[in-house]
Amino acid sequence: MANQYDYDVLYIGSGHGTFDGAIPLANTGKKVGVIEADLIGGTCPNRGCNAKITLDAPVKLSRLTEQLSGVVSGGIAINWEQNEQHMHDVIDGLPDMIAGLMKSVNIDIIKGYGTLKDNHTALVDGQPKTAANIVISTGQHPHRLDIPGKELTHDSEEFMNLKHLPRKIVIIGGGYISMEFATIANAAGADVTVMTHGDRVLRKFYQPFVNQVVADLKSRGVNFIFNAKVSRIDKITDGATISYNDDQQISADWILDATGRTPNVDGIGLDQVGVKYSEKGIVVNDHLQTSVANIYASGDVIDKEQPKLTPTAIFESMYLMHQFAGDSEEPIKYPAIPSVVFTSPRIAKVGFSPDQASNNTDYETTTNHLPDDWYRQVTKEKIGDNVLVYNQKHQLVGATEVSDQAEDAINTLLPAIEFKLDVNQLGRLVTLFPSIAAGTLGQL
Ligand SMILES: Cc1cc2nc3c(=O)[nH]c(=O)nc-3n(C[C@H](O)[C@H](O)[C@H](O)COP(=O)(O)OP(=O)(O)OC[C@H]3O[C@@H](n4cnc5c(N)ncnc54)[C@H](O)[C@@H]3O)c2cc1C
Ligand SMILES: NC(=O)c1ccc[n+]([C@@H]2O[C@H](COP(=O)([O-])OP(=O)(O)OC[C@H]3O[C@@H](n4cnc5c(N)ncnc54)[C@H](O)[C@@H]3O)[C@@H](O)[C@H]2O)c1
Repeated sequence: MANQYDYDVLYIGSGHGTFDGAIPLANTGKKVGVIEADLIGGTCPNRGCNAKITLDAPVKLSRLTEQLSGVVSGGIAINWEQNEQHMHDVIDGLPDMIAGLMKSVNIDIIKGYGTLKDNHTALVDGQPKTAANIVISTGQHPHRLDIPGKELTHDSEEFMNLKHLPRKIVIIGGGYISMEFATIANAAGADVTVMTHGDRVLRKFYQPFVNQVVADLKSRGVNFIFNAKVSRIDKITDGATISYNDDQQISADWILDATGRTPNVDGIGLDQVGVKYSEKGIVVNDHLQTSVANIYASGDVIDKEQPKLTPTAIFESMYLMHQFAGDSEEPIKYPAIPSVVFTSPRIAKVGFSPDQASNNTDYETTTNHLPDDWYRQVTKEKIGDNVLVYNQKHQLVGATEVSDQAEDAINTLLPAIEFKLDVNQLGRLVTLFPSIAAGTLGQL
C-alpha cells in the first residue's frame, strides 16, 4: 500500500460477503478495515441461517419421532421459550468469535455507519477512513408492505426473538422465510396461515416437490390462502385483522411480513461517487467491480443472477481476496451454487432444473422414489423424490430432491456436477457406508 491511504482494502459491512475473504486477505499482509453498523458477522449468523437452523432442530427431531412412532413411544412437544433461549445460546457468541478472528490478523473493526464520500474515502460517523480499494458489502433488509396498518407487521428477526409463541400467526409471502417459519411455528403449536399474492409458493423450486411439502403442511393444519392481495391491516382488541381481495378478512395475533428482501443501497453515498445500482442491487462487472474502478461489491447487495445466499457471498468474498492479494486477475466464474429450503422435509437443488430439461432433447432426466431405498427406510422417510438431469455425454448437470436429508444428498452430488465427472471418475469416489452419500452416488 502506498502510505497515502489508511487501508489497502476497506469493507463496508461485516457479513459473509466480507469476513470469509477479508481474514485470509489480511493474513497476506494487506492492511484491512471493516466498517460495521450493527452486529459483527451480519445477517447469516445473527438473524438468518444459524439462528433459523437452531430453531429447526427440534422440528427435525419431532418429524423423526413421528416417523418412528411405535418403534419409539411418546410424542415430542417443542418448548418455544427453551428453543428460543437455545438459539441465543448458540448464536450470541458468534459476533465476538468472528471479531476475534478478524482482530487476530490485525483487521481494524470500525463500529459505525459507513457512507462513501469519494472513491477512496468512507465516512464513519463523520470520521474519514481512506483506502486504495473499497468493497460495498452492505447486504439487504426486509421488504415491508406499504399498506395501511403496516406497522402492525413484523420481520423475520422479530419472529426469531419472540419470547412467547403467539397463538395465531399469519405469514404474508410465499418464499423461503415464509415456508421455513411456517414449518417451525406450526411444529411448535401455533395456528399458522400463509397468504401469498401468487398462485404458488417457492416459485424457484420444482413445483411437484413444493406441492408435496404444501400438502404435508396442510395435513398438519397450516392454512394456505393463494392469490391474496393484502390491502390493509387494522388493530383489534386482541390482535389484528388483515383485509384482502377487497372484501375478505382474517384475524391474527401476530403477523410476519415475509415479502422479500431489498438491497441496502440507499443512504450510503452511491450517487455521490457515481456507483450505479438498480432496485435489485449494485451493478458489477465480471470482476465484481462497480462503475467506479476501485470500488467493488460483494454478497447480497449485488444485482446478480446467482441466488442471494451465504455460499454465494462467501464465494464472492474469496474471489475478491484473490484479486486483492494479486493471485489472480481472472473474471469471476461462479460454480454450481446449490440452494435449499429448510422445510421438513427439505427441498434442495443445484444446476439444471427438471423444468429446464423438459422438452429439451439435449438433456435427459431420471427420477428416484427415495422411500424405496432401504437406507431411507431406516428412518421411515415418507416423502422423498429426486430428479437427476444429465447432458448428452451422460454427465450429471443438475439435481433436485425433496426429502428429510435433501441438503446432504445435493451436497454429495456437487463434485459430480461441478467437475463433470465421468463414470470412471465417479467410480473413484468411495463413500462411507451406510450413508446418504453412498445411496445418492449409487443412483448415478
Ligand atoms: C431469516 C433468514 C434466513 C436465511 N437463511 C439462509 C440459509 O439457511 N442459507 C443461506 O445460504 N442463506 C440464508 N439467508 C441469506 C443469508 O443470510 C445472506 O445471503 C447472507 O447473510 C449475505 O451476506 P452479506 O455479507 O452479503 O450481507 P449481510 O450478512 O446482510 O451483511 C451486511 C452487513 O452490512 C452492515 N451494513 C449495512 N449497511 C452498512 C453501512 N452503511 N455501514 C456499516 N455497516 C453496514 C449490516 O449491518 C450487516 O451486518 C437467510 C437470510 C435470512 C434473512
Ligand atoms: N434456506 C435459505 O437459504 C434461506 C432462508 C431464508 C431466507 N433466505 C434468503 O432471504 C431472502 C428473503 O427471503 P424471503 O422469503 O423474504 O423472500 P423470497 O423472495 O424468497 O419470497 C418473497 C415472497 O413474497 C411474495 N410477495 C412479494 N410481494 C408480495 C405482496 N405484496 N403480497 C404478498 N406476497 C408477496 C413473493 O411472491 C414471494 O413468495 C431469500 O430470497 C433468500 O435469499 C434464504
